[in-house]
Amino acid sequence: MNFFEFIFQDWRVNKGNVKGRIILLLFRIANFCSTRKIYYYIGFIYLLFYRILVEWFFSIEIPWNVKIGKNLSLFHGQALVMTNQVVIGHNCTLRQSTTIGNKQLANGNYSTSPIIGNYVDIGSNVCIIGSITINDNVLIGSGAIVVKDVPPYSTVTGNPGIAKPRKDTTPIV
Ligand SMILES: CC(C)(COP(=O)(O)OP(=O)(O)OC[C@H]1O[C@@H](n2cnc3c(N)ncnc32)[C@H](O)[C@@H]1OP(=O)(O)O)[C@@H](O)C(=O)NCCC(=O)NCCS
Ligand SMILES: CC(=O)OC[C@H](N)C(=O)O
Repeated sequence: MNFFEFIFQDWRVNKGNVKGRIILLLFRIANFCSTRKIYYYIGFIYLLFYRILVEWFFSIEIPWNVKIGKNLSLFHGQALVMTNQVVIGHNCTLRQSTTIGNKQLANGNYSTSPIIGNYVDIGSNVCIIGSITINDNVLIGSGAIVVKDVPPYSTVTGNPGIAKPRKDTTPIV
């Protein structure tokens, strides 16, 4: 993927969603810098700009070095927080007021962060916490608190989130 393909990889799926497009374009440029050492040094000022603009002004914490696959949809971009250990596959959807992160363990260390597969559609006001894996083609309902692994083709709702097989097993697009 060349530079332009890399930074515009979410453009099409966020059609009509100007804020999502801008935030993801800014993220992909920062992400490009973080994954290529030479750009990391040249891009240091850009990374500062990215953090201040996206975190402080847009209230979105997508760390510049987090791994996210292509075609991320970012709806209603506000109050979204994730750690830099999170991994998100391709063709996923994120919405407002969502946290994806780790937890402190009894021994004082921190767990790893969630690994999220492909075609995972995450509703609004969701928390996904801990060393867990969300498999492919999963719907996470609005307000769910997800603290356990989720099998593929499931819908998760509630607190604590309960995963049930999806009735409609056509892949999420
Ligand atoms: C979870 C979700 C994907 C399920 O959609 P669906 O397959 O059409 O499910 P239904 O509406 O038929 O509901 C099925 C059951 O789940 C329950 N349910 C649906 N969404 C729920 C949610 N978010 N939390 C808890 N229970 C939920 C329903 O009450 C129903 O329960 P019942 O079987 O006891 O009657 C959807 O409701 C959802 O939350 N999507 C997220 C959308 C979102 O974030 N919108 C905000 C946009 S900004
Ligand atoms: C607030 C709302 O209902 O937004 C709808 C939007 N298409 C979404 O799924 O996020």
